[in-house]
Amino acid sequence: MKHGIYYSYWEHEWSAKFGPYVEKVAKLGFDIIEVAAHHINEYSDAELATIKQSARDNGIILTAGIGPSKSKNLSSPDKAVRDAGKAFFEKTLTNVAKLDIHTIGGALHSYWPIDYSQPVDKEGDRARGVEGIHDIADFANDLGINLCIEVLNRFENHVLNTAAEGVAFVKDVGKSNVKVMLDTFHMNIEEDSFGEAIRTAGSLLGHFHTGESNRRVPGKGRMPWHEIGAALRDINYTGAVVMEPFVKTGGTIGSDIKVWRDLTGGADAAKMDEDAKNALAFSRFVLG
Ligand SMILES: O=C(CO)[C@H](O)[C@H](O)[C@H](O)CO
Ligand SMILES: [Mn+2]
Repeated sequence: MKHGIYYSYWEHEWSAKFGPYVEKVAKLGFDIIEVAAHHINEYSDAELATIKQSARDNGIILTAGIGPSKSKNLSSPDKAVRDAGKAFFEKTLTNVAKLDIHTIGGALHSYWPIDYSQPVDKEGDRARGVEGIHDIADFANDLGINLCIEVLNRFENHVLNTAAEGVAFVKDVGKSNVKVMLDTFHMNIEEDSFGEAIRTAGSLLGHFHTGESNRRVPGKGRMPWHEIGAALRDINYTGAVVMEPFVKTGGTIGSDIKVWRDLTGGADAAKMDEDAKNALAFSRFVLG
């Protein structure tokens, strides 16, 4: 198992430059840095090449996360939006591959954050989402990229809320590089059992996000970590476990994630790093 952290822990904007985090997380002892792909198309080839080299030099693996915007929604009822989504993904995946990234996760099949002021058409969005992901899967596969479809809680998306729904979706897509992605924060709201949900995903589990029920770093709350670790071992999960803590208010990240109070406990930069380092030690111990 490889352990990582989403760089958004330290940032307020998805557009924040992620290059400097490669060295930072290496120093903290992580194997992986997850970066936001939202703005990767604004990076030059030279910048991407420098980051890729830095990852190689520091022994760090990169993974990518994304919440596609509403105008790039692969499951939109509007064909022009679906087409824009496909074009966006092709460009984004091409750039993601330049960083030697083999895993991208998030609500790839839909958009995020969701706009619930509109009526919900779960069935239609799901059907179009299956088709949309099917349509970009081979493009991703040719670049060596797995598309990991994140199961989110009901307040953030309507298409996939449980591991069982994620598995059915991925089976309908029927492409070997399209996998299920689970996140303990969302599971805590939707699943009857963490262990059962992980076993339901089984060999289709392609990516795993961790965090406490209030999105603090693993080890600071009441998530059933031993049950989660036992289930990951049961399914012989050898993929990435990326902690996705969100503890700071402010910026687009703060408002998208709905962080309305300081969850850092007034931590300064050094304490933020120390918390991440301790959470890594905890994760390696309980999850493997
Ligand atoms: O769990 C999540 C949202 O609650 C997601 O993993 C990411 O934050 C989102 O896709 C943006 O990258
Ligand atoms: Mn997540």
